[in-house]
Amino acid sequence: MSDEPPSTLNNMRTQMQRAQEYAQVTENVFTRLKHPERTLEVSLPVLRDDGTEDIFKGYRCQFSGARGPYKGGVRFHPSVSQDEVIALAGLMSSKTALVRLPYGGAKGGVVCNPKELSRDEIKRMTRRYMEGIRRMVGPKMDIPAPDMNTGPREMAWMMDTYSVYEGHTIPEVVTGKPIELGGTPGRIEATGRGVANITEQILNYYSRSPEDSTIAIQGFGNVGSWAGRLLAERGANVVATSDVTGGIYNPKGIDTHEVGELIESGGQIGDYDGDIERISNDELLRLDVDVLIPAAVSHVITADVAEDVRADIIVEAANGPTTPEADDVLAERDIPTVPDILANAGGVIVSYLEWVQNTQEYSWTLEEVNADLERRMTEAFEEMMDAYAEYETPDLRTAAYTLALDRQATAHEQRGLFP
Ligand SMILES: NC(=O)C1=CN([C@@H]2O[C@H](COP(=O)(O)OP(=O)(O)OC[C@H]3O[C@@H](n4cnc5c(N)ncnc54)[C@H](OP(=O)(O)O)[C@@H]3O)[C@@H](O)[C@H]2O)C=CC1
Ligand SMILES: O=C(O)CCC(=O)C(=O)O
Repeated sequence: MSDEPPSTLNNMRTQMQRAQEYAQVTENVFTRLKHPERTLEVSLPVLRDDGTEDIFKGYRCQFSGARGPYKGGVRFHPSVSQDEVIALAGLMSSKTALVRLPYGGAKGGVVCNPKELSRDEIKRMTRRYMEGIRRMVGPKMDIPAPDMNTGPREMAWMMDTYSVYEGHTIPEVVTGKPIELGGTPGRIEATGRGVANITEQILNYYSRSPEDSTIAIQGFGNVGSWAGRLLAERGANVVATSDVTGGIYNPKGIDTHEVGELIESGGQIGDYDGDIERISNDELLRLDVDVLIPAAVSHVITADVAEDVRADIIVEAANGPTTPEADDVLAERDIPTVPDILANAGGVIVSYLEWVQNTQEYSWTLEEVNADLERRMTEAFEEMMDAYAEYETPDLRTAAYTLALDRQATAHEQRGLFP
């Protein structure tokens, strides 16, 4: 079996389409919900350290604002495209609806390879990007946040650029900032913490526990590394992980804290010299483990890969890692897949908590933030499982999208956006 050429946008629309009949959303409403409201493309002239100038292409898509201000991360990656940014903005709209945040959905990105840019070049590019999109964003309008290859450093530069134009400091225009600039404790590890919460809940649902489980994680960046460390703290045995240079495997377990420190100090998985066997990313996806956690790029689990998956459960930490064709195979093979719009929602939940703290000019403790995150993830998981049982959807993704579509359609109707 082979898939269509990968289009994150087609995949996202197919996923929505599959939920339409359960959500009982009319054709007119559905047509509106699957199209973005607007997408901006910007050209970013960036001075290189050698005195030459390069033009980078950036995007910001605001997919849906019916449920509140647009919200979503910004990624710096060579694979960024308009199609991908629109799809990821659509995913954000469903994600915020599913976990009941008062937001719509957006996403941004710049086509670049940050590994080939110096810190100063990344800084100039980030500031140019915020200049390019600043008429579109704002603390009550659209609030960017981190995604692949962006973090507190880039958010600080974006916040500063926006504030310079406005004439005063506006922390709440972005989330995921450094703590000193109004960031919240807990945002860095929030997405991974949410993944750990959901992994534990789905294991419990099947009468299993982290202590009895082996885990393979594709990608050991922000999300993968924190998911790995926090799952290890919950007793799980993380046996494999990877980055773009390939993977490492030890059936007895790998030291997630040691590998995390290596990555945070600028190293790569390829540099790790612990007691491990080297494997490819493809082999990692096919390992015989209890839980497989894709935490890197989109559409890595194709129908072909799905045929070979030996994990009992998949938890999607990445956005869009599984194609619709692969979903069919996994459903047929009875391998439950917790969808991205729930599994990785911890990041946007804590972004929301950061934004709330900024707008109230009041800060919370790490314990308060983590407790709120765990509560929201747990409630959303339970709602998804209830919908799965009630609607008898073919898989968990369709149950999650059914709830998300219902809530978005209700917001459109209550606002009178449809005649
Ligand atoms: N950051 C957040 O808060 C959120 C992120 N997500 C999603 O989680 C995923 C990871 O994001 P994040 O952790 O922030 O990103 P990072 O850039 O911090 O990490 C990405 C990881 O994936 C690896 N990777 C990149 N390309 C490949 C590839 N082709 N094959 C295998 N591994 C690869 C990277 O390796 P290398 O470093 O070698 O390039 C790195 O280990 C994305 O899908 C993102 O959209 C979802 C919700 C929130
Ligand atoms: O923290 C946020 O606002 C958004 C994070 C994000 O981009 C995502 O959940 O995919």
